[in-house]
Amino acid sequence: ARDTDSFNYKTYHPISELYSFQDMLVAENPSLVSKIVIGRSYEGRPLNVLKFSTGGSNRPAIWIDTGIHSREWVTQASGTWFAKKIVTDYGKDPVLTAILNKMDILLETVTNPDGYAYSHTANRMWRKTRKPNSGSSCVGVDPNRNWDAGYGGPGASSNPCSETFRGPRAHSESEVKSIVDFVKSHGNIKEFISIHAYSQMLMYPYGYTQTPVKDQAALHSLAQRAVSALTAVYGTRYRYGSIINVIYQASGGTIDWTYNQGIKYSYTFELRDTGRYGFILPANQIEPTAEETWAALLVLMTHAKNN
Ligand SMILES: O=C(CO)C[C@@H](Cc1ccccc1)C(=O)O
Ligand SMILES: [Zn+2]
Repeated sequence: ARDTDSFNYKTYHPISELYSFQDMLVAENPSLVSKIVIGRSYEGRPLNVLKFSTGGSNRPAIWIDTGIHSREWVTQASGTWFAKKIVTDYGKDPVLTAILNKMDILLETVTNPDGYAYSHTANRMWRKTRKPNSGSSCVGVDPNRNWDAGYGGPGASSNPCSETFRGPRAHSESEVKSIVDFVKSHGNIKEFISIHAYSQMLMYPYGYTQTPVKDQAALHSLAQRAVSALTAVYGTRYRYGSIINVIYQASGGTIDWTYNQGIKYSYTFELRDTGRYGFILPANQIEPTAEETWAALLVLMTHAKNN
């Protein structure tokens, strides 16, 4: 595509086209969008964060990541759609405009680039990173088990051949460590949303323990409002609650770490569907999925702005 207007949001794109989309969006909207390279993947690809800001120096920020699990293609596609939606709606939609007049939005659309490239060229079902594991012929670490939160506990594997291999140590993966370092250096992130597919769920911490988070009541009621807004768009039904109660026990997960860093509004989405197509969601569902998810994100972001 020559520009982000002619970019096709109704199809899945190889990684080169997702990177060129990012650069076109920045070039077309230099006063609103900038690109921060927070690190490099194992294979040397840039880890790009799109920063949407209307002023200030270190404003309170909302983080959204998509594609940490590479095979969950509807998430990278939705993140790309969110990026275009933000530049399209700023100054037009009063809800989005109010958010951006007070907060920055930080959006990492291709959070596991090596895995995403591999899922296009070699194995559509690839989930993990692509770093080799010493002493094993199996490649990759599950980047959603590699965070220093309940790390190594039940709900992750110590086997390098497992899809939920936690890695040799917490934050061993550059795709994870780069976010850890960015979150710590930024120091003013108020909300952290990590987007997966599939199962149609909106979840808050914890995954590594049954112990409820201290903010459980607030996170639950906000999740309920966000899900209502999502369902209102196309009728898509979502379950919501803590990770361990809604899906299963999982240790070393992204938002358990961000919550323990003090980011109260930490959430994970599991987008469409519930298993009919699973990870291989037809491209004609990209836009409806992105639209309904955006309605929920506006509720979550508005709440963070006001609290
Ligand atoms: O990949 C999945 C399919 O998106 C399910 C997620 C469920 C989960 C989400 C957040 C934290 C811990 C686990 C996973 O097992 O990591
Ligand atoms: Zn996932």
